[in-house]
Amino acid sequence: LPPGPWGLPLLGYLPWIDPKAPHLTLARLARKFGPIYSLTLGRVCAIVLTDPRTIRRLLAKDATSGRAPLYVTHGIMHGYGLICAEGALWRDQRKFVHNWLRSAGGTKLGGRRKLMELLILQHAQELVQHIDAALKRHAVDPMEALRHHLGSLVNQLVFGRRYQRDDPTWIWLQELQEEGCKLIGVAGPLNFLPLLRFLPTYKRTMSFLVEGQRKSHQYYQKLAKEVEPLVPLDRNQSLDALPSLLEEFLREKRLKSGTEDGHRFYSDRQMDHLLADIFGASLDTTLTTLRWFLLFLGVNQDVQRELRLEIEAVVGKRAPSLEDLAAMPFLEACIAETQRIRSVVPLGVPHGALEDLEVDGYRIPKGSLILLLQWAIHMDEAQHRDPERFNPRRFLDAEGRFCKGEFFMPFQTGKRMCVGDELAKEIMFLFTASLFQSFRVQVVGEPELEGVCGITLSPQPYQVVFQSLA
Ligand code: HEM
Repeated sequence: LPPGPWGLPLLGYLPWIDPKAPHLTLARLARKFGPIYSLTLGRVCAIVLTDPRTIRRLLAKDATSGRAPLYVTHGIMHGYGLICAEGALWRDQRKFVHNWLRSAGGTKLGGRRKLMELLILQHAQELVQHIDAALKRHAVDPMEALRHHLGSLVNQLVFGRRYQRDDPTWIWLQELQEEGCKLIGVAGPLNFLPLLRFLPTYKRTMSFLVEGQRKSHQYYQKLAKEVEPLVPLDRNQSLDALPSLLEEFLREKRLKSGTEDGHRFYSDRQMDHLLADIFGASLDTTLTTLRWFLLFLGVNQDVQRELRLEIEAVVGKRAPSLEDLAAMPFLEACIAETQRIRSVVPLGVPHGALEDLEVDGYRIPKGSLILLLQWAIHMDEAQHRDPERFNPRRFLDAEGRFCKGEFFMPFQTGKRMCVGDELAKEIMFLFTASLFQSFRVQVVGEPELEGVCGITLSPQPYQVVFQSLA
């Protein structure tokens, strides 16, 4: 096994992992034991990797395409959906989601990209209008506005629905999502010591998650019943300009009904988990990235000025377009620097070894948890000088072109790499360009720049003042 720290019987190294900042504990161990080390968490053998070259080699293998044996995620997802699925179900559903994203314009190639651009822009412009009408010139936490408008976009994409700001169902879905993200931490002890579920705190956590899941699945079934009779069977037609994931799933289910694949991969249960996975994976990550973006740009006024100059020169007063991206390396660099300095998934999304493996002369036993420690990669001083300094210029080459280098992997790599990376880039580009084209963002006071670690690393609440540039 790779070298690593000793642990206690039954608990392993768990007692020494900082529950509020597990990424910092694990990064400290990487500095001591090197770019590949092992430790036991409960009964699970965890292999932690921080060298992108080794990670790329390892994640290219089929045998690392499993998911980690985590009690909370497995106990809730039961291997359904996409994020926790494995084997034939994972392969089918990954292809299905990829095809849906292509037909909805959420990939680089594909004829509907322009329609997706329009949809994202519509939501970004609504956010701008809302800030302009209700929030500007006051000190406000941008969280609620960002969550509502990004959430509306994600609702449209996943369910084909829009909700008013004060719709009780929408408020409930947001609360569920936010609380769930806080509770499902990768390094939480319950993941490794399932017996903890009998203690009151963990019992409450599990019943909140299980109950929330039951009610939200009930709600998805109700939506599906309404939509199902309307779904056209022709794959070239859709209920709206772009097909929602719900519509696409129901169409596929009908087209495959009576077949072995239909039975195995297009059940009601699979639909519920898949909808929840894509809703959560899209909203929490992009929302958190945008919150960090506003915070760091608000703190670094010199960077914000430079960004404004680029937006004025390339976009001017018209609406931004995805075609502008190639001419806006500074904005691309600001987004990348935000993703580097505060990895939204600092521990990465862990993989599981499906068989015994060997890497760099070390053994990785079947069933191990493989942790790709994004935090250590993105904050590696040898690769990113002065890593705590927000400096987008590190992503520009001598000619001012955007270049990201290999020590940057916010979407991970390999066979399970984020399937929504291109959609995420489209969203982040159009939302940030629209916001900073319209407002100067000033942070109030001296905000805390350390994050709070749940399933994602989010900023602590902060306030900004939006000043109109019109
Ligand atoms: C800033 C935004 C985002 C970030 C930083 C991000 C990051 C990640 C990471 C690190 C993984 C783990 C990959 C692995 O296991 O090797 C992942 C997986 C995934 N992401 Fe994203 N993601 C983002 C946005 C999105 C969006 C918009 C979608 C919508 C489709 C999405 C859907 C997924 C799915 C379904 C998976 C699981 C893929 C699989 O297990 O095969 N993500 N993402």
